[in-house]
Amino acid sequence: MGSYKGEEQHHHHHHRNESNCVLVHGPIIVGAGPSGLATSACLKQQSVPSLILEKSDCIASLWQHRTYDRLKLHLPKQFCELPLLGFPHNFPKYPTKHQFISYMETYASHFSIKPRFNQAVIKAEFDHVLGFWRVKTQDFEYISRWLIVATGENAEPVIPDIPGIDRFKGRVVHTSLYKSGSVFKNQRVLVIGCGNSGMEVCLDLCRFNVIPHMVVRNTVHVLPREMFGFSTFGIAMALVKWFPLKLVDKLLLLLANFTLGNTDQIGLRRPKTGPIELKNVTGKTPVLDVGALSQIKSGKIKVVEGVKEVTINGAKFVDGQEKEIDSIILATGYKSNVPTWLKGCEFFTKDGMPKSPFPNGWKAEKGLYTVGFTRRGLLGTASDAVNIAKDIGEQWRTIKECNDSNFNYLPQRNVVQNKVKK
Ligand SMILES: Cc1cc2nc3c(=O)[nH]c(=O)nc-3n(C[C@H](O)[C@H](O)[C@H](O)COP(=O)(O)OP(=O)(O)OC[C@H]3O[C@@H](n4cnc5c(N)ncnc54)[C@H](O)[C@@H]3O)c2cc1C
Ligand SMILES: NC(=O)C1=CN([C@@H]2O[C@H](COP(=O)(O)OP(=O)(O)OC[C@H]3O[C@@H](n4cnc5c(N)ncnc54)[C@H](OP(=O)(O)O)[C@@H]3O)[C@@H](O)[C@H]2O)C=CC1
Ligand SMILES: O=C(O)C(=O)Cc1c[nH]c2ccccc12
Repeated sequence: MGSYKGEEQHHHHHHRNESNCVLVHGPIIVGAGPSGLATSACLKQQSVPSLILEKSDCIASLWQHRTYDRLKLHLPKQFCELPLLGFPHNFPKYPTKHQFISYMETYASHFSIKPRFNQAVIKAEFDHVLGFWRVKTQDFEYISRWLIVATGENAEPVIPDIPGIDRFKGRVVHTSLYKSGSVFKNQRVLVIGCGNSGMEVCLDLCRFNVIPHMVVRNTVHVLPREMFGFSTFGIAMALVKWFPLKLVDKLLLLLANFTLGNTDQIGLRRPKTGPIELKNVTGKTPVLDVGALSQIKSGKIKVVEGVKEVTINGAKFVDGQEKEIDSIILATGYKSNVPTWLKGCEFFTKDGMPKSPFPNGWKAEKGLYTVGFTRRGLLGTASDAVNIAKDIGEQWRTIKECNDSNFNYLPQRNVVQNKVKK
């Protein structure tokens, strides 16, 4: 291989012409969340430069701007580490949201990752003539051979169409905008949805003299966060290495019933399918209880059936009950936004998730990759990031060898740059 110096100097130098076209040296990564940062770090370790485009004004914007104050990781920190640099040793077993953000900041600065902020990708398309991806933001068009989708499974809130909700006079907020129950002090609050967000928002509201009513329209698995001092997630991970999934699920449910009691009696019916199997098949995360359950048992959180209709100042439920309420919190989950901006690509479902299931969803065709769409949280992100960096690293070295031996040719980026017209 030839000299490396020239390349090094270009790591943060992308070529821009007058028509707002930026030729990116290395892959384009969309999103500066944990997935984008992890991939950029792993690429850097392979000596591959990259450019992150981020629509928000900071890294890990989901964690900084769209989560509630009292959020902590549900899984022990060893299951939420990104590759190459772990959590600080003095962090507790379940780091707070602020500790997680500080870890992300440290991670980005350790690998000198400098995303371009306030760049919302509005369209990305493969140019078959050039053989490159064209990635448009509101300001520029970025061009690269590789495009890495890191916009996350939680890019947009799910806002269900509930009859009458437009007429409602009170406040309606999605959990992505909920910070603390202080704004709802002494109010009658309806929380729609009973995933981890719904449960934890209800628990938070209890601290502010609210008796939240939580809508549970369906079945749900609730597991204790820990059993006998071990994290339930850790126990499950260890058991599936040795036993069939269905057996592990049976065991988990046995232990959960032992520590939590029968949840059916408090309106939380369990699905027929076990918690891990359900997670693998549908992506539905079991609730890891951090205190909501005991509030339900003591009547401080009320479980109600599905909403039929929202009125001016209340709600009607499918069982015929009617209630006056002051505010509604939508704990109805999140969705990918990939279909809104990635065009002409068969790799994603209409919901914006890769069609191939884990662990094979990270590589599409024509230099397209995805990181963080595994439904396996940050562990899935770590796995994808390592795979992508290895794969692109090999291609990068091949191209470099070509360029180094054929010194009669211009470096590839210049050839392309001259062809780009707008
Ligand atoms: C409340 C909550 C708690 C969670 N807790 C855990 C946990 O304890 N453990 C765990 O493993 N996982 C947890 N998760 C899952 C979560 O998905 C991961 O923690 C992690 O944030 C995923 O990282 P990501 O980079 O894939 O996505 P994100 O963190 O969502 O980052 C994606 C980034 O892409 C940007 N973006 C989106 N669209 C565009 C666009 N068009 N152009 C440019 N930029 C764009 C966004 O602004 C964002 O910064 C939690 C999720 C939520 C909602
Ligand atoms: N500390 C942590 O680690 C935390 C992690 N998270 C993670 O973030 C992700 C998102 O969680 P979350 O925000 O809870 O979203 P989820 O998708 O897990 O849950 C959404 C909930 O809303 C319900 N719902 C959706 N639409 C309606 C409707 N029209 N009427 C009534 N109910 C409805 C769903 O019910 P149904 O099943 O019937 O569709 C479900 O109970 C998960 O992976 C979760 O684990 C979240 C909070 C804390
Ligand atoms: O919080 C998420 O989004 C995750 O995917 C991580 C996670 C939390 N609880 C779980 C239970 C089973 C598998 C993953 C998770």
